[in-house]
Amino acid sequence: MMLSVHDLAVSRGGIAILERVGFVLDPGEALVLRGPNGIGKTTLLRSIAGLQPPVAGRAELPPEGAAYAGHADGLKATLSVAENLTFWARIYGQGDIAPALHAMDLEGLAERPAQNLSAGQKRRLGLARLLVTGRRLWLLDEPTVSLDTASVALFAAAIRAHLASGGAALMATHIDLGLEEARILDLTPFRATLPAPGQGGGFDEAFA
Ligand SMILES: Nc1ncnc2c1ncn2[C@@H]1O[C@H](COP(=O)(O)OP(=O)(O)OP(=O)(O)O)[C@@H](O)[C@H]1O
Repeated sequence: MMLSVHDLAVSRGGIAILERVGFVLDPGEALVLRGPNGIGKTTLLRSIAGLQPPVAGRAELPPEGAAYAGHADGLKATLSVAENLTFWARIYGQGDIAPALHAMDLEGLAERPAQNLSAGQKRRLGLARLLVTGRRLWLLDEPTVSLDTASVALFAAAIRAHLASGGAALMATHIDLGLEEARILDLTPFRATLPAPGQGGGFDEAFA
């Protein structure tokens, strides 16, 4: 088992968003979080990544933790593409950045400062970072934003290789990555139920 989520409830700005979320992710599996804008995909991923505490429940991750790729790419603007990857590879104790450069087609951009990359190129570098973490569990929030069709295909291939090597991926994405083996989890049934006005728990009733 790679990730086990039990009865998780998450909030944003003090308001409950999702509750009773539960699922298990095994090595080699991908799970796609679905649901309309604002349902709480980002919030759920951040909670599982340990970036914000859940309101209730728990998530069990591998002992080494997960690699999280959120909306911010976390790039060092003045460092080159290769230097950025080397920086992250050192942090995670990995050696060779060449496979990551190759996987996201960044070899020709290796010496370019990150600040001089296009939005899609930055995103490719952010995703290449996943490959130098050596982490088995990837948590991905809209990983394909800014990517063109060819880059989406590269990324899908990188995920597939990751799964084939025993990794797992949990991701929020609105686009079809062509990963037919991915499971889908629709978050709509987990939307937190807020008490309706005057139905108990509200200000009026409390002070009536
Ligand atoms: N800083 C904030 N304070 C309070 N509420 C917030 C804040 N940021 C976001 N929210 C609310 O939290 C809810 C969950 O947001 P979240 O970003 O997790 O949704 P999402 O499913 O990832 O959305 P999208 O598909 O648009 O990326 C939304 O209804 C949003 O309006």
